Amino acid sequence: LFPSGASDAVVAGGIDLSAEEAVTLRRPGEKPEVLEVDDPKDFPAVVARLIDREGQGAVPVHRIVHGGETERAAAWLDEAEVARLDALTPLAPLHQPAGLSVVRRLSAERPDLRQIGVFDSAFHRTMPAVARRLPVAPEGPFAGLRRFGFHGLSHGWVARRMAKDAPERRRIVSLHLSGGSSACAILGGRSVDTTMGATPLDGLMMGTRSGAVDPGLLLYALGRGLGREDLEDLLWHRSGLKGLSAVSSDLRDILSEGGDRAEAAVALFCRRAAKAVAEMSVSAGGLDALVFTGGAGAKQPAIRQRIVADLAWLGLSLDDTANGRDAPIISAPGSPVQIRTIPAEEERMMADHATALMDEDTHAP
Ligand SMILES: Nc1ncnc2c1ncn2[C@@H]1O[C@H](COP(=O)(O)OP(=O)(O)O)[C@@H](O)[C@H]1O
Ligand SMILES: CC(=O)OP(=O)(O)O
Ligand SMILES: [Mg+2]
Repeated sequence: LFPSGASDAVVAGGIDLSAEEAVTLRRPGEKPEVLEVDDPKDFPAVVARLIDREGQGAVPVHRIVHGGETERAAAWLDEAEVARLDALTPLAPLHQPAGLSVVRRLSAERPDLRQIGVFDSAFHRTMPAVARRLPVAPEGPFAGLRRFGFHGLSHGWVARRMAKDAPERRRIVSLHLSGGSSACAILGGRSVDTTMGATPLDGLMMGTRSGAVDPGLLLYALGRGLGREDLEDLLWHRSGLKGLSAVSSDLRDILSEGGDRAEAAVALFCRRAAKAVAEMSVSAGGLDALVFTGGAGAKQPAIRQRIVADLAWLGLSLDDTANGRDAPIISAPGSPVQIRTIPAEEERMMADHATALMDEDTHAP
């Protein structure tokens, strides 16, 4: 939330909209305030009242996962922009409708409210053509499609922090491990490759998403009569850690449950993450630093330990004590590749991009 139009706009707080039974307001350094919503129908009204309460000209800023072809990091969400973003729904069915539905319902509740969307794909606009391209003929059913990449607010924060704290480390792999997971190759502060592609289903194994699968499997499933909706449900909601472990999509639950299936799920999750670090190092032209971010990346020493163990051949090694307490620098002193944890600050990046857009607006002729 921001007082609009001022260059000294500050984040007053963030509203967590992940569950419609409650609205949670977070302010930096304060205990979250939770407002119960009795009926999901009332949800936009509760959010709108909260925005009104925060003062004149507060602007809601939304993370919109797929920004499509725009070069912008943020945009005002007028009707035309919402329609443009809505057309990207087939490429991000888990995220795009959820994000846009809140925008629309808030608009219906407060028609004069101006809202901003910040794009999770935008950080990857610097990817070179070779990283954008799909290995399919550009004519035919995939015409106009390319790789985009997501989690850009998180990887962008890593790039920014590293530029400040370790500017000599130019070739970085950022590993965002959370509900969704991706790795990003950062060179000189810019994204040059990432594991998510045209959709946030590509790349690493995730909480409920498969990540990249053998494309022959999809043909196999179609051949056995599986419908599009069932296939979509299977790959987005019932695969990954959840599908493999049959326990949960959450690494904490899986690690505490234990057992063969849980172990198999964690082993594959970590192996695929380690392989992605090697893959992204190719695109960065080497590796000066590996950064762990996202809920699991920043807070799960055991997961980091397994991933780094797979990269020992590259010389990577951890300081176990530093790793055990999620320290900012967790590599052993002799490790040629510095290894770090950086907690994700997606809301802060959203605030910065939104502020830049509001400033532009203020200074427009
Ligand atoms: N404080 C924590 N300690 C250990 N693991 C955590 C913590 N917070 C989140 N995780 C792990 O991170 C994953 C969820 O990622 P997170 O970034 O919190 O969520 P989201 O994907 O919704 O942004 C889960 O596997 C969970 O086990
Ligand atoms: C882009 C994406 O996958 O986001 P999340 O991790 O929040 O699902
Ligand atoms: Mg997240």
